[in-house]
Amino acid sequence: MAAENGDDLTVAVAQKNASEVTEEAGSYPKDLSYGVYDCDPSSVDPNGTIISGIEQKPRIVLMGLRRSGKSSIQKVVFHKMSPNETLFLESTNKVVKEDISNSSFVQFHIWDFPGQIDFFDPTFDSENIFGGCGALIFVIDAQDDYMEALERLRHTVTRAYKINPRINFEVFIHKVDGLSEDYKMDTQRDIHARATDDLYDAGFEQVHLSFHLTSIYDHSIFEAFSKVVQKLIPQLPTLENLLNIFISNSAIEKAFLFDVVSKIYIATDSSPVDMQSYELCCDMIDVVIDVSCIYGLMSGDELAPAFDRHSQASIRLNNGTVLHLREVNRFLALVCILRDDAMEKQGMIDYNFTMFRAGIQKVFEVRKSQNRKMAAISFTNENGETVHC
Ligand SMILES: Nc1nc2c(ncn2[C@@H]2O[C@H](COP(=O)(O)OP(=O)(O)OP(=O)(O)O)[C@@H](O)[C@H]2O)c(=O)[nH]1
Repeated sequence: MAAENGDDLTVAVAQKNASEVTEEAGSYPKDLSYGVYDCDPSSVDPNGTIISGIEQKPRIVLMGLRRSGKSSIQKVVFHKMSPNETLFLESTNKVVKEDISNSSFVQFHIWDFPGQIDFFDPTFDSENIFGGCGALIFVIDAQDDYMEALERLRHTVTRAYKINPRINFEVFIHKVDGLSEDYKMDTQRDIHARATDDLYDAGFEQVHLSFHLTSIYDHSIFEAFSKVVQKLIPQLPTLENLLNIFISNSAIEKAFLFDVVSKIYIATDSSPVDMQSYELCCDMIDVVIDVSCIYGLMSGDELAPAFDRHSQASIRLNNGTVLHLREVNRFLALVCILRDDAMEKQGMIDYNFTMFRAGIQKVFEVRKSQNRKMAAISFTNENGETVHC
């Protein structure tokens, strides 16, 4: 098997015991897509949190001109549609609302607005739409003339900000697969400068816009979406802290906590993320899911999941690096990058991983019970010392 970068891969372990599925471990949903959900816009608080029912989910709104790529982004990231299939997507002519509920952490509503939406239409209830919004993603087609898009961006942001100043404004400079490296950077600089100047001129210099270069034809869209989603996860600092402690005590170089279905990483340790590592880890998830689906149903039980809490895998690259994946719960996987020789202390890694998983479980429990107290957990470091946190 050959990796994208030419490295030889050996799938060393892909072990599972289908008969030992526990309720806690659960299973991956058979249908890996997500249900369509209509929510009542009146049941949202000003922070973008939906307050009706038991769940409190922030809302992400996708806006931009027609054909900028909004529906394609949603289909590729959350419905596993192949990028080429988006060529046949029809234009959206009404607001499409979806409930993304694939894990306890990655839970939000996403609303895809048609490009031709008219803010002055009396049926467009901006108070409710922006009032309950956690993040507004504005998609700009970088392969097209973007002057009209910038005008629309200014208009959208100023209107939304007046209603809800707590919205995170995210600009996706999209379809950059068609641009050369230099042109990509020039376009980003130009859009950044014009968009911020426009806001300044309109008296909104305090508004912060985040810019992401994206394409559905590579991992950039998943990376950008990860960053958008992370800003909506209140437990992010706790998760990062757990990851930092885990990797520093286990001789691991980098670790991502992935939402397996969407391949959004909901947290990583505090060392910088490089795109190649992220891509390798995404590819690893694909390999493990595929191998588990093909060979995982050893018990002959059709209903047994192909991937459960006993699943784990290591992929050894020929550059002395190992990718190690462990399942954290039914929706989350931890994917680590470490040196070959660090795998010699697999017992320590396994122990620390058990502690890490227990920590994550407690974060879930705290969230469920709204109990702010979190019990202590302890890791073991390379010298065999116990580290409490
Ligand atoms: N090259 C390239 N094309 C893309 C990308 N994303 C989307 N497209 C194409 O852009 C076209 C429009 O995509 P849509 O997702 O329908 O755009 P939309 O913004 O939802 O359009 P409306 O529903 O009319 O508002 C489709 O042909 C997609 O295949 C991308 O990253 N790169």
